[in-house]
Amino acid sequence: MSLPSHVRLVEVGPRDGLQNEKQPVSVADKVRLVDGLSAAGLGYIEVGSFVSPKWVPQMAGSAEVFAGIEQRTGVTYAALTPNLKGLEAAIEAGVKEVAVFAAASESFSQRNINCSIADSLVRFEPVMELAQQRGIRVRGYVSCVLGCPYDGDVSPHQVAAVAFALQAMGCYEISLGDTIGVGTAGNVRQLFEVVGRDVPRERLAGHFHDTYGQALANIYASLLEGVAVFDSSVAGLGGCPYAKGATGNVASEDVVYLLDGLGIETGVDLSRLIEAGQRISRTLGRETASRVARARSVAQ
Ligand SMILES: CC(C)(COP(=O)([O-])OP(=O)([O-])OC[C@H]1O[C@@H](n2cnc3c(N)ncnc32)[C@H](O)[C@@H]1OP(=O)([O-])[O-])[C@@H](O)C(=O)NCCC(=O)NCCSC(=O)C[C@@](C)(O)CC(=O)[O-]
Repeated sequence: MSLPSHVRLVEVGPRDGLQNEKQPVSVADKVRLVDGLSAAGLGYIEVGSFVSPKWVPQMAGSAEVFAGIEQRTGVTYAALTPNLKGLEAAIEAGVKEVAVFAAASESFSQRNINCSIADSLVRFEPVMELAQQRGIRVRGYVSCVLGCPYDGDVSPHQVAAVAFALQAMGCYEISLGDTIGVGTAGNVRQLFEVVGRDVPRERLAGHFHDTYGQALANIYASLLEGVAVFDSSVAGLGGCPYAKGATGNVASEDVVYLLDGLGIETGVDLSRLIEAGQRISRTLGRETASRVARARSVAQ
C-alpha cells in the first residue's frame, strides 16, 4: 500500500499529557500551551476533559481553559466526556467536538470509568443522542488495544467489537489506544488488519504511548495499513492515571519530523511546535521527552 500524502494529527498534550501531572498546572499555562499549539499549525487540539474532578483533578479547570483560549478558525478544540453530565458541562463551556472513551479490557474499563465495557456503551447512548441534537461531532477511543496493565493480552477481535460498537452508535472516528505502549510494528499491523474488517481504515486513528520506545515504528506500521490520523502529545507529555508506569504519548515533534521526512504533509511548523513543547517543559520544570526537540536544542 502506498503512503498517504497527508496525515491529520490530533494533539492530545493538553489533555492526555497534563491529566497525569502530579504538580498543579495553572489555567494560564494550559491556555498558553493550547494557543502555542494552534499557532504551530495543529488543526485539532484536545483541550481538556469534563470528568469527575475526584478521579482526574488536573482536568478540573477545563471550562476555564476553553474560555481563555484563542479559538482560531479551522482548528477543532475538543474535550473528553465520559457521560451525559460531562457532555452537558462541555456544551455549557461552548465545546463543539467531544470524545467518548471505552476500553477493550474489562479491568481497565472498571478502573478508568468505573463500569464494565457493556455498561460504558449504554452510558454513551444518551451522550450520542444529545450530541447529535446539538450538532456536536463525537470521536471514540478504545484503550488497551495491544495490552492491558491488569488483564495482559488483549485480542484484536475484542478491540474490533468495541470499535464497531462505537462506530455503530455514531462516532465518526475511532482512535485505537496502545495505552501502555507495549505494541510492536507486527501486532499493530495485525490489529488494523482485524479491526479494518469491521471499521473502514479511513475512520480509524492510532494513539501510541511510547513506553517501550516503539511508537514511531508503530505509526509507520499503521501508515502501511492505510491509517492517516494519529494522536500525539507535544514534548511527549503524559501517561495515564489508570495505567501505572505508562509513559506519555509519542512526542508530536518526533511524529512531525518522521512525516516531514516521508514527504507527508501535516500543516505543522516543526520549529514553532518545538517552541511550544520547550515552553511547557520549562513550566513543568523538566526536559522535553521529544528526541527531536532535544537534538535541535543541542544543535543550536
Ligand atoms: C466516568 C466517571 C465520572 C464515573 O465515576 P462514578 O463515580 O461511577 O460516577 P457517578 O455517576 O456515580 O458519580 C459520582 C460523582 O462524580 C460526579 N460526576 C459524574 N460524572 C461527572 C462528570 N462528567 N464531571 C464531573 N463530575 C462528575 C457525580 O456528580 C458524583 O459527584 P458527588 O455526588 O459524589 O459529589 C469517573 O470514573 C471518571 O470521571 N472517570 C474519568 C477517568 C479519566 O478521565 N481517565 C483518563 C482519560 S481516558 C485515557 O486517558 C485513555 C485515552 C483516551 O487517552 C486513550 C488511551 O491512551 O488509552
